[in-house]
Amino acid sequence: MTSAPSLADALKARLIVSCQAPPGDPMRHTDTLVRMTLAARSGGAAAVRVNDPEVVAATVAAVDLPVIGLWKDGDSGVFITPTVRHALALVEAGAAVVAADATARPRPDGSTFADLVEAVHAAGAQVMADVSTFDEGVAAAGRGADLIGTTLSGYVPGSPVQTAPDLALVADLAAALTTPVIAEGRIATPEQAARALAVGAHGVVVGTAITAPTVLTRVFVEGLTP
Ligand SMILES: CC(=O)N[C@H](C=O)[C@@H](O)[C@H](O)[C@H](O)COP(=O)(O)O
Repeated sequence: MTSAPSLADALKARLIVSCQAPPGDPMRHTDTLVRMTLAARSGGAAAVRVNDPEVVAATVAAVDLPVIGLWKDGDSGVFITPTVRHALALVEAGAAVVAADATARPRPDGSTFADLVEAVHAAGAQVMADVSTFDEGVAAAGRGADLIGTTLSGYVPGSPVQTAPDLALVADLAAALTTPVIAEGRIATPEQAARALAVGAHGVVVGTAITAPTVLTRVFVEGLTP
């Protein structure tokens, strides 16, 4: 008898599409975001990454793919699933994986990342640690994270600000860890996604380049400005 593939197996060498829209964006509309996840599935994505428990629940109901849920609350400091309460709300909404900030910064409820991992595991889901540096990735793996994402490199002081994806961080973490490393952040072309796998990524998350028409339109408009 063959057992069902693990979540990590299902993500191996595959694309995860991040379907999110910032506050104020016309695409920030639950049904619209769910439609984007359905389009991602039609295009061959292995999983989707979505923000907010309401969108997680609607996506879980509509799309037969693993849902990586996060809850952005605020816009400074630790704001991606900042507390245990946020994490458990995502599990309650049906997320298979809870993505959470695993940087070294203090969390607003005084909890630790290890507390969040323990609570999410006890509730039956997995954790994707969003990190900005090598040391944070190693620490998150040591605290039991199931996936390590390079999501926050370039967005937290102490990590390199660049327009390209941080494939050096992907490579360094993949070489050091047995925990699967997911390349995420500023992957803008299929070639960059393939390169991420070539340097050791287990899977690749792409957001803006697929699901952000407002940003992509602006890039073209600015390209036409002399
Ligand atoms: C830094 C931060 O808040 N990143 C967020 C994390 O969920 C999203 O805004 C990004 O779109 C996502 O990481 C995918 O990255 P990109 O859109 O560059 O492909």
